[in-house]
Amino acid sequence: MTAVLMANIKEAGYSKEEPILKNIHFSIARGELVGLIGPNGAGKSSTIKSLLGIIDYFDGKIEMKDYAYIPERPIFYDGLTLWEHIHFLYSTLDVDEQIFYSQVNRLLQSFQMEEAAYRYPESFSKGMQQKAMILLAFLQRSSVYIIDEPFIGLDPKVTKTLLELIQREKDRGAAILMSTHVLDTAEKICDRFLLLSNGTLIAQGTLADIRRRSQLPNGSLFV
Ligand SMILES: Nc1ncnc2c1ncn2[C@@H]1O[C@H](COP(=O)(O)OP(=O)(O)OP(=O)(O)O)[C@@H](O)[C@H]1O
Repeated sequence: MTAVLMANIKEAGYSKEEPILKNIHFSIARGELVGLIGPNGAGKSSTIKSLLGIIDYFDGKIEMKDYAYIPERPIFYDGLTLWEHIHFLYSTLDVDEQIFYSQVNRLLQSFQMEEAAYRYPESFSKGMQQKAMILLAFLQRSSVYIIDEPFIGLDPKVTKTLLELIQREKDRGAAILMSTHVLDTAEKICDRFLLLSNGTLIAQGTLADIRRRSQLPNGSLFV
């Protein structure tokens, strides 16, 4: 199996004096979808920030070629419409124009965003902003996707489209790390899980393995 994301986090956090994360070591292979789970405050977002190189203090090593990131809270450029975001993204990618824009049109259609694309994302509803972030990320056809809690706030149709997109990218060979609390959905699609607790990796495997092995009180993770 070829690992396309390798994470060796010795320590990381918001100050060197008080690291939040310790000893988080994992890798993700081509075509693998891995769920990052754990109770509130366990360190999922901090782990993602470490992968992205945007955490204040970091000691360790992260290896990945190119990645697309879908944040939990959408971020856009001020003063650019969604179409302008799309054109800008195209200008940064080395891809065939026709294939790129036919993909854009398909995604805008499945997300029912054709009209909205002429507007500024800051005027969108929360769900529409999430859809726009998902669309911009999946157009990138990256080798790694890092997705922070994608399911909260999406309607069932959009969730279905997102799951199809994830499956498509997985089939293409992308490695995907997805943090989530929505375990019933995640269980259906993830190949395996990483369980964080108190800033460290305490178990890996299927949800059933993790349930058996982890010492976490049932209610904190599995309801
Ligand atoms: N900007 C920050 N500055 C200082 N401490 C932080 C900061 N962000 C998070 N923390 C702390 O780091 C620890 C891990 O938080 P993190 O946000 O990574 O957890 P999480 O697993 O993503 O939680 P949740 O499920 O609630 O989103 C918590 O103790 C939190 O208080």
